[in-house]
Amino acid sequence: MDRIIIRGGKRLSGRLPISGAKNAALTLMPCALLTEEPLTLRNLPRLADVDSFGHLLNQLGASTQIEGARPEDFGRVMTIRAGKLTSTEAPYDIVRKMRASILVLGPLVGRGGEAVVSLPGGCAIGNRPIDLHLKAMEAIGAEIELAAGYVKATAPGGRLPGGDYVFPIVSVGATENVVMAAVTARGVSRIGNAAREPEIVDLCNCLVAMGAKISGIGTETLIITGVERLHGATYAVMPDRIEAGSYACAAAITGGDLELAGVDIEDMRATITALVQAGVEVEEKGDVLRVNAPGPLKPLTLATAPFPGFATDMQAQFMAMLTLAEGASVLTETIFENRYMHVPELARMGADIHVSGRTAVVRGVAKLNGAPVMATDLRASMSLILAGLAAEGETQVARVYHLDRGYERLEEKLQAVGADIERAGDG
Ligand SMILES: CC(=O)N[C@H]1[C@@H](OP(=O)(O)OP(=O)(O)OC[C@H]2O[C@@H](n3ccc(=O)[nH]c3=O)[C@H](O)[C@@H]2O)O[C@H](CO)[C@@H](O)[C@@H]1O
Ligand SMILES: C=C(OP(=O)(O)O)C(=O)O
Repeated sequence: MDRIIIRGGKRLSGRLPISGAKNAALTLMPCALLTEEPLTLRNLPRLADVDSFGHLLNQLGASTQIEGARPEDFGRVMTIRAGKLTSTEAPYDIVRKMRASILVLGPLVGRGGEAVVSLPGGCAIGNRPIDLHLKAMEAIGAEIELAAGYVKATAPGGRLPGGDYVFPIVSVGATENVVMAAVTARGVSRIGNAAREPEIVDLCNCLVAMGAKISGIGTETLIITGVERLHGATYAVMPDRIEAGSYACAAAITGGDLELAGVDIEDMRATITALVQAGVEVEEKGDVLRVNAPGPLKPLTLATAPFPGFATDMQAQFMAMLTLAEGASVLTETIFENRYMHVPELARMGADIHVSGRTAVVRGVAKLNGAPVMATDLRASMSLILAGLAAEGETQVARVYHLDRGYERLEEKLQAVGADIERAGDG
């Protein structure tokens, strides 16, 4: 299995291109199931999760065609054709590798009136149940059966009536699923306490481009008036605000100066605010974010929250950065119950972190030391990369497949701005 090897201590500087967003790609790809016409997605990141989602769509009978991809390009153009579907089942061996597979549930029911999807089970960052996906689907008229580790959702008479649902807590995936199911319902659906993440806005904008009628986009109440059918479209995946935030932390932790190119700055407000509070200079220049860290980092008090709050997907990267701040930071993880898997690994590199329940106290240390480390999820792995970039000596990060799920050509992008980083096979 591959490892990433980093010899730390290099100050990063230069321009780094930001890819299309993983979490937007994973909800835009299933939209293709809603129409017989082709859906072309531009700026699709080259990621293991995108490949896995393509594989899942193929399994359902859709074709996926990559157009004009030169090896040196970041991102790709993919046309998905779901003219005829041959299956309505997302099997366990794909769902267990990629939780976002659950996002075929809504569009399959919306398109053909039936979906069978394996239950995803827990994962490294917590329990992650899908009860809210199912409750929301029921509220707009789906019948739900659970058997043998699978959920079967059906629309009586082949088409959902539509209906109203107010989420008890904010869920990104459940909002995405119910929106995708509701766009072709017979009637109107009102979704309250909907997630407002930029990826949901991207999803709604793509669906509107396909002929859907959605109002309240970007607010906590989405009103969806079902239409008979959707048509094809060409749509560009939004920039990855989490990838950009991760590289902003790379600039900060190495005392570097990076220009992150091709970002949507408004989507990154909470991250930018936190960086500035940490003493990092941030300059906003159109779709370029310059992140410059000339001096020592200041400690922070941060709690994760649904958008527009501070993203849980940025918590591990900020924690790595704050291990080198001058003073004690307090981080509180409010979204997932077990998202501190990076703490023991950061501690092995010399970090001083104490976790009590959902809160972590990070006392800044003078330096980190390189070490062999591994993590059990994507952002935890990125926090170890960041620590490795700043550490004295060599860090080897194992289980690179986590990083390949969410960071397009990580080592190439970091090498280009001065990092001493490479990928090696385990032998
Ligand atoms: C592919 C994708 O876009 N993944 C993102 C998505 O995950 P995902 O969509 O899985 O996350 P949710 O927003 O649904 O989860 C939020 C909270 O709700 C809980 N919950 C969720 C659904 C449900 O049916 N029941 C329930 O209790 C979860 O366990 C969690 O505690 O949003 C998360 C929160 O911003 C991000 O960390 C993930 O990167
Ligand atoms: C938790 C994440 O992704 P997923 O929901 O796909 O596991 C993430 O992107 O940090």
